[in-house]
Amino acid sequence: MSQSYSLVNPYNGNLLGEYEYSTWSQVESKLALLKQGQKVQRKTAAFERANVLTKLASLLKDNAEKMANLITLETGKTISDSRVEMVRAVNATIASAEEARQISGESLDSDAYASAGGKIGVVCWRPLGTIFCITPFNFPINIAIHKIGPAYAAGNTVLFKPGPQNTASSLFLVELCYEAGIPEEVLQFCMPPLSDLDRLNAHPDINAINFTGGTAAANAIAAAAGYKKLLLELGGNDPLIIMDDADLEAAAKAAINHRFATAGQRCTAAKRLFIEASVYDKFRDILVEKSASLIVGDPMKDDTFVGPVIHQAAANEIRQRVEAAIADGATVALGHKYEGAFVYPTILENVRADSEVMIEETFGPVMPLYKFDDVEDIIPIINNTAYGLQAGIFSNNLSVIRHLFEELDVGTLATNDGPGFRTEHFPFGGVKESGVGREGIKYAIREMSYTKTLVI
Ligand SMILES: NC(=O)c1ccc[n+]([C@@H]2O[C@H](COP(=O)([O-])OP(=O)(O)OC[C@H]3O[C@@H](n4cnc5c(N)ncnc54)[C@H](O)[C@@H]3O)[C@@H](O)[C@H]2O)c1
Ligand SMILES: O=CCS(=O)(=O)O
Repeated sequence: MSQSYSLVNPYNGNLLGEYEYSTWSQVESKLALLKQGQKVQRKTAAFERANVLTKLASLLKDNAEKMANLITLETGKTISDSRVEMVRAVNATIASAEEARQISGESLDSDAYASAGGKIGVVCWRPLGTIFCITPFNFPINIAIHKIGPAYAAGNTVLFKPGPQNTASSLFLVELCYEAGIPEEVLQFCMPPLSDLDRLNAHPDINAINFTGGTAAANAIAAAAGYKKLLLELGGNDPLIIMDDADLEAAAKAAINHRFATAGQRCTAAKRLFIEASVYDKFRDILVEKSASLIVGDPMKDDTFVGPVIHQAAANEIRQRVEAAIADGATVALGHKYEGAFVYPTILENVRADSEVMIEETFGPVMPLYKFDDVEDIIPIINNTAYGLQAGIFSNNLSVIRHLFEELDVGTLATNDGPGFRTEHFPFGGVKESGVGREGIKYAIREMSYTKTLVI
């Protein structure tokens, strides 16, 4: 007997649809089909996979507006943010098509060490098998492509499980993948209930788990997965640093785009701002003035900058985080206003370095400002968090940039840009509890492959 779930639009609470969870027998049948699909993939040439992915990119481009509307209905993300996501998803698919043609190893002469001379090692890359690809709610299509694209390019088969909130957009994506030429025995959608996920993560017919989401789910996956290869893209608590030589107008614009877009629901959002004391007041005034003019409202309207967060519970959690910071002595420069699932852009000052809003990930449009005199003083504060994803700095002082690049616990430091800088082919991922491994198409292909060496 299958269980059902219903989806509502976070903006207006309208029912979007009712769906059935996958039964366990359905999941096992999908896995058996995908195991057969590994033989299909072995007989598919790289150029054929590249051509299929090129076709998928074209289909995603042709259906971008329809898909962007689905994303906005499901997540409350503004239509302009959803359109940007679709441009990124097309680029990630094109990159997957191009990388599918470039998966090559190397040949090694064995005489580097006297005892093994006279042989040549031909190092090849081979697919791991069936990849369980699990995606979060906030970028349902681009993050799905960052998993399905490289997994398929590498010759794997894929069991795809989005967040329940993204059922409609994800089913449409799978439909487009089939239309592009990915066979059903190579890609399968599933939506098991939470109670079946431990059993699924442990399933012997899953060879690797490629997960993007929060720490709690990642811990459950790691506990169940055993020796499976894990690729984990998790949370972030990314800093944006404004030095005394910063272009303050550009820095304020980046801070707004990297914190308030997507209602702050990005792993790489600028979740903490560190501003050098001599420019603090001027930067704060520019930031508050620009932020106060942002339009908060219907995410389907082109001029809306901030829509609702994913649900009321998320809004409540964000409000509690702000109230805790205020209880610790923080003051409100803007916002601290809530309406249902809406959290208005909120800027906090006089935030203590050890308050939760500085140490934990706040997945909403909340921007704590921290004034500093010496850049050395903020390094331990920035690193005092379980996360280490990306960072941004506005400065042209190369020695400061190089010093922070070496000292900050992050996977990427973006200069004169926000921590949310990302382009689809760069390596993407963090350290500590921000995850394990790297996405970014070429890097993800390697994560979902293994080397096989022929010695002749
Ligand atoms: N690093 C990145 O690229 C990145 C990108 C987006 C979001 N995130 C992080 O994700 C979190 C927000 O997204 P979310 O609320 O969708 O995350 P979530 O962890 O609640 O859910 C993510 C996905 O995992 C599934 N899931 C939950 N428990 C599971 C289990 N035991 N086994 C298998 N799958 C399970 C969910 O159904 C969903 O599909 C934030 O922490 C954010 O920072 C990270
Ligand atoms: O939530 C993070 C995904 S991305 O926008 O950095 O790709």
